[in-house]
Amino acid sequence: MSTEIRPRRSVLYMPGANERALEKAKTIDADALILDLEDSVSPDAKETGRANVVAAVRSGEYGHRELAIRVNSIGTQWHDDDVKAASEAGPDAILVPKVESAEQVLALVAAMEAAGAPAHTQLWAMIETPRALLHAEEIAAAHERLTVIVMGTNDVVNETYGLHVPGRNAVVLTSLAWTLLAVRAAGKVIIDGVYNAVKDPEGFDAEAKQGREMGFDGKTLIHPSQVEPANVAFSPSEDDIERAEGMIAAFEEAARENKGVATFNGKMIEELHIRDANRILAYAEALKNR
Ligand SMILES: CC(C)(COP(=O)(O)OP(=O)(O)OC[C@H]1O[C@@H](n2cnc3c(N)ncnc32)[C@H](O)[C@@H]1OP(=O)(O)O)[C@@H](O)C(=O)NCCC(=O)NCCSC(=O)C[C@H](O)C(=O)O
Ligand SMILES: [Mg+2]
Repeated sequence: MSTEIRPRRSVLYMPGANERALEKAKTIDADALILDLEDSVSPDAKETGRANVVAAVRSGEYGHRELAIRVNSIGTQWHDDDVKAASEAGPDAILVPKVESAEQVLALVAAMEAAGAPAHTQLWAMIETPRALLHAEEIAAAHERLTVIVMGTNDVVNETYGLHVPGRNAVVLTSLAWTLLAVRAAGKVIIDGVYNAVKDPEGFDAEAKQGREMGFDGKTLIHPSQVEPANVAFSPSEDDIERAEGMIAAFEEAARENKGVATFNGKMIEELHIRDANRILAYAEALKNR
């Protein structure tokens, strides 16, 4: 597992065929951008979209933002050409939707290598179908080049014939929790799904908070207005930082008295809480130095 802290609080999708959005993204404070060739690009715009996203990656004009190209899914008429073009362009990552097995992960890594993808280009995979959910553990652990799992909650709802409801339905929550366990067991990164109602900031905040509480590293987004709220939701707050520092100080004092347990603000703290406190401080430091 890599020890580098790479914030992925806000991961903004944009249609690869929308040149205005690709241009605008150069000034949006998202941690990562997903240049999409799949669902947001109509069949007759797939070739234009592919040329646009390759040019965007090659432009080198996106600063600190991590760049991923989302290719069309395995088995579609565009998939092979997308993977080849994306591998040659060398973004930070190639995101493959609807991955369903470890074998597919291995085949994708082989296709990237055959197309000459540079070493820095990671594989990201989406988990968004029932079959993928049932194979989440083997997918997440299939290869070290696969570093990030992205949830596709629209497809989960679609494929299970469910409904989008505030707070998310039980199947979506189960899918999120289940995949999060699989990804953490593999020591990798997991990003929550999108919130479709672009004009509902309160609903977005509630869903981002829910994702943060579950342990997601960040949220995928569909509109620039969702970036700042996601950055806030997935950053340690001033209170979090103060609490982490207080816990470390209290634990150090207890350790000087040869105690392995202490209290801070009336709550028990042990070594494991200090690991979490250190993780929060390291993350806050990484954000400051970004
Ligand atoms: C959702 C949208 C179609 C809304 O578009 P629109 O009504 O045009 O938005 P605005 O007029 O409010 O836009 C204001 C300006 O911001 C730019 N913009 C809009 N969206 C983006 C974006 N995503 N990235 C960058 N810039 C963006 C507009 O160009 C305007 O700029 P300007 O004119 O200069 O002021 C639209 O937001 C959109 O297309 N969003 C992305 C949709 C997308 O990528 N969908 C696919 C990914 S989601 C998915 O597939 C889910 C997953 O697989 C699952 O299963 O869940
Ligand atoms: Mg999807």
